[in-house]
Amino acid sequence: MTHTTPRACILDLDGTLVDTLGDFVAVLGLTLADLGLPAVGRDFVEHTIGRGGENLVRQTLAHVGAAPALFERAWALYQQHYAAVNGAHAAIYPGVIEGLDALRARGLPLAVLTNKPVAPARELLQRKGLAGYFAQVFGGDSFARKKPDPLPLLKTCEALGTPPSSTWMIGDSRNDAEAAHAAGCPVVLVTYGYNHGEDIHAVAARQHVARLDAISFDVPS
Ligand SMILES: O=C(O)COP(=O)(O)O
Ligand SMILES: [Mg+2]
Repeated sequence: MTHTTPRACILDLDGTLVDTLGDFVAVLGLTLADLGLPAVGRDFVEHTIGRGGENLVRQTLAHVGAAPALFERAWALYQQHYAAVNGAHAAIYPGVIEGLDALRARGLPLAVLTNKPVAPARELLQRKGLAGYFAQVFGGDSFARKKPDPLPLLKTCEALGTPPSSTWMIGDSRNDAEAAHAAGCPVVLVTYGYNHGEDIHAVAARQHVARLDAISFDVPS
């Protein structure tokens, strides 16, 4: 039996490291109020995040019956509010610090790869005291395409200097899993994040874990 062990790890941010749902709800609330539009519920936001802020704003406008032509204005307001709110209603998930410490203790280079734009992603990691764990941080605007396209994973592997087959992707959604499968990265999924309102156990992965510090290493492949 062969065993796989990671040589590096790529971690998703929203829903994996930090529970940012409260930030998204607050920022959308402020943006919609500025536009004189009705607020959206927490469940809608939870089911819609994970495919980048632009997608969230477009889906939100559609959900409240606003004209798609409002997008440019809404997106500008959203980014402005996001920069101010970033992290205020967000918390690191239980087990994340312990999990990152365990990955670091194994000497693994770590990267964050999120669909959030890279500037607020870096800022959030700073504000939550997580920035020091990561050799690389990439966002939804770092490359030509976002997850679930494999391109950002392949580029992140390149930056880490490890082949995809030994670079584990740790995420919370089928978005992360699809990108990783297509890139050839082993996938670990956390079960506490946001998966577009669907059961994460239905998404194929090497491991499903309830905490980041529950990942097993040197497992049979
Ligand atoms: O949709 C977003 O903005 C972020 O999502 P991700 O960090 O889970 O990739
Ligand atoms: Mg996520």
